[in-house]
Amino acid sequence: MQNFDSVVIGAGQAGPALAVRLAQSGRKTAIIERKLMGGTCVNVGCTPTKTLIASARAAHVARHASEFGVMISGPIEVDMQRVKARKDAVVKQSNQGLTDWLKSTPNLEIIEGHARFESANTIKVNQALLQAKEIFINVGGRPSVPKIDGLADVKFFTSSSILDIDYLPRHLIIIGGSYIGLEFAQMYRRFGSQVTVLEMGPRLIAREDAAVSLAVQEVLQNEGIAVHLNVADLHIAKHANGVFVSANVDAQPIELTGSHLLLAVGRQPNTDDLGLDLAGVKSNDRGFIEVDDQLRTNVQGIWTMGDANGRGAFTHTAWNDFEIVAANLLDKDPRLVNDRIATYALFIDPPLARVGLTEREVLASGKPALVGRMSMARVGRARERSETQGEMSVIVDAESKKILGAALLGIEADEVIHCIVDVMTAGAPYTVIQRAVHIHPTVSELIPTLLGNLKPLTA
Ligand SMILES: Cc1cc2nc3c(=O)[nH]c(=O)nc-3n(C[C@H](O)[C@H](O)[C@H](O)COP(=O)(O)OP(=O)(O)OC[C@H]3O[C@@H](n4cnc5c(N)ncnc54)[C@H](O)[C@@H]3O)c2cc1C
Ligand SMILES: NC(=O)c1ccc[n+]([C@@H]2O[C@H](COP(=O)([O-])OP(=O)(O)OC[C@H]3O[C@@H](n4cnc5c(N)ncnc54)[C@H](O)[C@@H]3O)[C@@H](O)[C@H]2O)c1
Repeated sequence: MQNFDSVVIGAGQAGPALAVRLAQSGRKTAIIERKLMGGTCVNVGCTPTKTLIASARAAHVARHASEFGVMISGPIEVDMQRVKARKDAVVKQSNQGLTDWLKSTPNLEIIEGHARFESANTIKVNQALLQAKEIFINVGGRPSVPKIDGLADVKFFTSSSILDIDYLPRHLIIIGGSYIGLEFAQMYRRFGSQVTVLEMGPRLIAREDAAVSLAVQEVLQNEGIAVHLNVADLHIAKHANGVFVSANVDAQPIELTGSHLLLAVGRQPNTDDLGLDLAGVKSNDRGFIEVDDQLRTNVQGIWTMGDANGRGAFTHTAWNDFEIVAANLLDKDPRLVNDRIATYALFIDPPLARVGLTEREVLASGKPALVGRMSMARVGRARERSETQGEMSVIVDAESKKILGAALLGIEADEVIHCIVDVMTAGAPYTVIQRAVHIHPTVSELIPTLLGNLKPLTA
């Protein structure tokens, strides 16, 4: 039996930073990782996808260069081996940087292997038993693979395995029209694949307002991506050219043949093989571990951070979880997960950036609210760049003047949103942004103008 003060299970986005803080506080600490340092984000999530998206954008810009007076003679070709090599190099740099940081931290032991609870304070890894007063779960999640008729008979990719390929699928069929499906759809279309998205819901990215879903769908269709909604009765089978898919779309039968299939239908937490029952840790029916506002589980001395607690599904929420646990435990600085304002981006081009409530949620709340809308065609920066697709909208509480939410679909939206996030976090009224001087010519300079033209929000 090895004794530690603190053990972190999983080296995802929250675990490593917390392990370092715990070790620095004088606690004898161990971090256990069964696969790759940095977890999903670094190895099979944000970093590789955003690196590939950058290559795909380079191809897109090159194809449209003549619109800017830049003439490229000959066809634009994408060398998928070089695309993958570039992605691998960026991933390796992040993974290595993290590994070096952890290895160089005094008082911190890195243990490679699968961790499983034996009791509330005992963990088994590679036949060794570890005991600790404090245990922090940061096990993240993995792609869901639901039962779909015929799926077991064909080869298919998940968001992880598709990152290993160094060739171009002729026709990529993607099941699932949400964050993962849409980022890969545009990326592969720009690399040169034919792409078809099959979504069972009545619209893409169904958490968003209908107008936002529609605008995103138009962006993708404008690039030649085929989108089928209301897909039911999916059946998949092997085909000489790859994969055969049949389904009903709005009760009409469709049949497709693709060269490759990508499953992008959600993620599930890595909690089924953790021995939670032996520790007495409660999880819900989807496997997410239940936590309180400080991310403590029902068992004293056990916390859960990141995707596995179901309170966020992004790298920035996992990182914020680390900050919350560290602040409460190490800094005597009370911080609560409920104080977090939901914000995220969909990294298609142009990106969709979101913060706070949707219009649907505000209308359902019954609060009197105001909304400002602006087409990206009005934004000088967008016109100068010939990228005018999209619309920005911000919703404000009519009484308190506080911003309730925003949906920005347009170039630079993933950066611009932060001026709204910061004012919301400060609890300040929208008039603070309205009076700020923003730099010309940027997208952000139009946010005060957008807020200067608010109208009542109606259904
Ligand atoms: C394709 C894709 C793109 C994404 N893009 C973005 C993006 O652009 N922006 C964004 O904010 N988020 C993005 N995400 C989501 C983001 O990657 C996750 O929200 C984030 O990685 C969650 O971090 P985490 O700390 O909860 O766990 P993870 O990063 O999932 O890490 C958990 C770690 O725990 C290890 N582990 C699990 N079980 C055990 C065990 N029993 N013993 C030992 N180790 C174990 C795993 O091997 C893993 O290394 C993306 C996800 C995917 C799949
Ligand atoms: N930009 C980002 O921050 C980013 C990027 C990628 C992933 N992520 C994270 O990864 C998580 C998972 O993303 P995701 O897109 O896989 O999942 P998701 O849960 O957001 O969406 C899954 C989609 O698949 C559809 N679907 C499910 N079963 C289907 C079926 N049988 N046929 C057709 N459609 C089906 C659902 O209706 C839904 O639209 C996200 O919640 C997000 O947190 C974030």
